[in-house]
Amino acid sequence: MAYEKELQVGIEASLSAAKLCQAVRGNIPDRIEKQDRSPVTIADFGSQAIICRALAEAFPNDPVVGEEDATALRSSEMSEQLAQVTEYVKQEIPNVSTEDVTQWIDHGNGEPSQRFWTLDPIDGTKGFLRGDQYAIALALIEEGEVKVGILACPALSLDLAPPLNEEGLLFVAVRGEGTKVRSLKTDEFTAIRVASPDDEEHLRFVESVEVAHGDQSQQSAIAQQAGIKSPSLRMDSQAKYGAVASGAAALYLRLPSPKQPDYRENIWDHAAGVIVAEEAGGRASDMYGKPLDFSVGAKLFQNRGVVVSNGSLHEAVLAALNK
Ligand SMILES: Nc1ncnc2c1ncn2[C@@H]1O[C@H](COP(=O)(O)O)[C@@H](O)[C@H]1OP(=O)(O)O
Ligand SMILES: [Mg+2]
Ligand SMILES: [Mg+2]
Ligand SMILES: [Mg+2]
Repeated sequence: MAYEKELQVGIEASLSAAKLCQAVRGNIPDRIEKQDRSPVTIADFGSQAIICRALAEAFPNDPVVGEEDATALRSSEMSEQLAQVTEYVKQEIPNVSTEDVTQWIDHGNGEPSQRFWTLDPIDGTKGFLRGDQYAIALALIEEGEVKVGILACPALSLDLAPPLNEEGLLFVAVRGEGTKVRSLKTDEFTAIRVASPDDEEHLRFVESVEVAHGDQSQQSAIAQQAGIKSPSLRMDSQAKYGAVASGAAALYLRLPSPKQPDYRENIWDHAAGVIVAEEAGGRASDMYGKPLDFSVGAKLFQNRGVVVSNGSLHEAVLAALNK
């Protein structure tokens, strides 16, 4: 199997980060506001610290392009939060100092290069704070192509055969080798496939819970034109990619919000999810049918909107979008 060491290190670190996130969520943490006014929590920081530490140790030459950074956390106004992050990280890694934690977090300030990792330590922070879905999303990118995706969804369970019906799922994909899933609690993997074209029961679509993250009225209209009759399943985070990859839904739509026409998607919000869906037999593109281009920096500057399907539905969706 390819990328064995990457998988072993990435999976172990993601499981440890998932444990930290669930421990923090035991008593819903404060919402900290970032400069762009989006929320972050002590769990986002702790998760990034744990995963960056593991990657720095195992792959010292690989840059990590992560969402968070420790600048604000180092300031005196946030010393209490930094102490809390450090306490939670200590439950996973003994004997760490606040300085270790901030240094590990800042290891995620790398730049995209020929080979690099991209990390969203909590994807769907708003879902995390609401008690809904969130994910820990890690991907390895080489020559602009996603090669490995590791997607932990600690609160997800799907109305499908075991292990998908258990709460807490880990999706793993390697380019050319398929997608598999396991429960966070057991270490046995099962291969998964997208919904087949004749699966009427799962002919439905997923979209964000957050109205501001897309264009829900257009998303509904397009899904209907593509032959989907049931209402959407609303879900936070890249868990939506897991829903398509395992056949719980046939389509994920994320169309540009009319209120934020210039929004560009971050690579860490999609890389792991895209390979999980593609390797399960699905297809991912932007709203014009262009493949998502992970070779142009930390954002998907060459793409607008995201369409992820079981493959068979894709052309009908693109046709509806480009009418
Ligand atoms: N204004 C926005 N438009 C689109 N996506 C956003 C916006 N703000 C944050 N996000 C990102 O959307 C993703 C989750 O949203 P959704 O549940 O809608 O799919 C997250 O990656 C979130 O980042 P974050 O990792 O900070 O939570
Ligand atoms: Mg965020
Ligand atoms: Mg995100
Ligand atoms: Mg995030």
